[in-house]
Amino acid sequence: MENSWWNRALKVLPGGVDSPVRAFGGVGGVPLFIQRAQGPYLYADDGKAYVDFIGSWGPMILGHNPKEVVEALKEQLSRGLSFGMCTDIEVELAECILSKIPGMEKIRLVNSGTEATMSAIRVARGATGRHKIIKFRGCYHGHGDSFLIQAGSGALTHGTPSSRGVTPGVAQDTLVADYNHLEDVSALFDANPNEIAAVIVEPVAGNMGCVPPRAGFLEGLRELCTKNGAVLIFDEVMTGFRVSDGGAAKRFGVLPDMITLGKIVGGGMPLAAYAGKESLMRNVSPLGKVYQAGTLSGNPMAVTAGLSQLRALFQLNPWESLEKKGAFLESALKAAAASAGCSVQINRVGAMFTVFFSSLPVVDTETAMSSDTKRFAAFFHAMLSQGILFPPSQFETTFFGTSHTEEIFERTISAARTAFEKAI
Ligand SMILES: Cc1ncc(COP(=O)(O)O)c(C=O)c1O
Ligand SMILES: N[C@H](C=O)CCC(=O)O
Repeated sequence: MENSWWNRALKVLPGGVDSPVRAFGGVGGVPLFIQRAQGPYLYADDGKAYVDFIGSWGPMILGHNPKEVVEALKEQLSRGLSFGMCTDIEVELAECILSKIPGMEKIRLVNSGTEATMSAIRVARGATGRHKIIKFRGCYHGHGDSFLIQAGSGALTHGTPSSRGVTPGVAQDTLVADYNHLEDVSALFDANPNEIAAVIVEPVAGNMGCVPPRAGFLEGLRELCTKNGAVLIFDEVMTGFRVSDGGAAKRFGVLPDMITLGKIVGGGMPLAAYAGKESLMRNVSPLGKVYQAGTLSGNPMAVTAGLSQLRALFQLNPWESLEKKGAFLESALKAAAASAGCSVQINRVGAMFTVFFSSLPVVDTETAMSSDTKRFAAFFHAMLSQGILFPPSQFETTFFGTSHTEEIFERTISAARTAFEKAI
């Protein structure tokens, strides 16, 4: 044990990890160390195969190592890893994404969702000449300073929703509203006339667990932003190409001014993007005065992974079938919990869902936080011991994709029957 990978990791990486949510802090125990992955399975160094309901936190909608992506990457590998110059494939990826996301006219490729959201608010600030932004409690937009105020994801799991190291000067420009509470947003606009550059929102919240927008919430944000001259940014890093072929904007029929993308658009490689209307994106350097750059931006390997995954995805057109599979899984899990006498709420939008160990409907951060994290941990470990890996925190979203077959769902449901009994 002394020389286990986990012990070695603890000596050299803060908390043993390179991203907090991997540390199993919300559920206890030792994290898995993964050696390889294929389709819906992760193969760990304990010699076991786990059905993966994390999917690298969202990107792996076609399962691990889809042949289209692997073949394309092999081909690109033989040509070179990074050129730091323009490529035809980055143009193809930009065209491909813009043709699918309603209302977006120009796009810039970056390396992470964090970069995408930081850049999007810089553009909004540059374009409006205003400083303040509104974000929602429990939403996560990466680890840019402006967003680590009442943030979700690992920040919520590890009890540090507002990070140390963010200066009061930065923090004062981030105003916080409750998700699904339009009246909060309206009050913030009233209290800060002509000062708010942007409202940034996860159109389906996924970083306090999965919380869908209430009917009228996104529409209301659209109206308030238009009325007050603020830029509406949908952070679709999680929802982009997951909840529909045009993301949440298309699924809910509400057009933001800008969107951010990540995860699926990178096919498992570090790639993300921000996009917007021409009138906003013309502010981005070298056209305009908002500076944003990146040594590896548009990296050919990452672009190849993203483009080949997106092309395979559009060819397959799986969204209707993912919706049906999701509805089946949701109702089977609800039935399993009920027959075990285990009180849960299951929130789901398409192929993203969360089982909340709560007796109250979960509609915002307060209700998400009312979940019993001890019961969640018992459920998580009971599933893990049966070879099923759910995200190791109550406040993360569970993902599935096209490689999760009916047989895998049956196995998952049967494991959940036992797991719910251990989580009463
Ligand atoms: C909605 C959302 N926005 C932004 C991010 C940040 O992306 P990244 O982790 O690639 O920096 C994430 C996930 O981490 C996310 O879920
Ligand atoms: N919830 C996060 C992003 O969606 C999980 C990924 C991470 O921060 O490691």
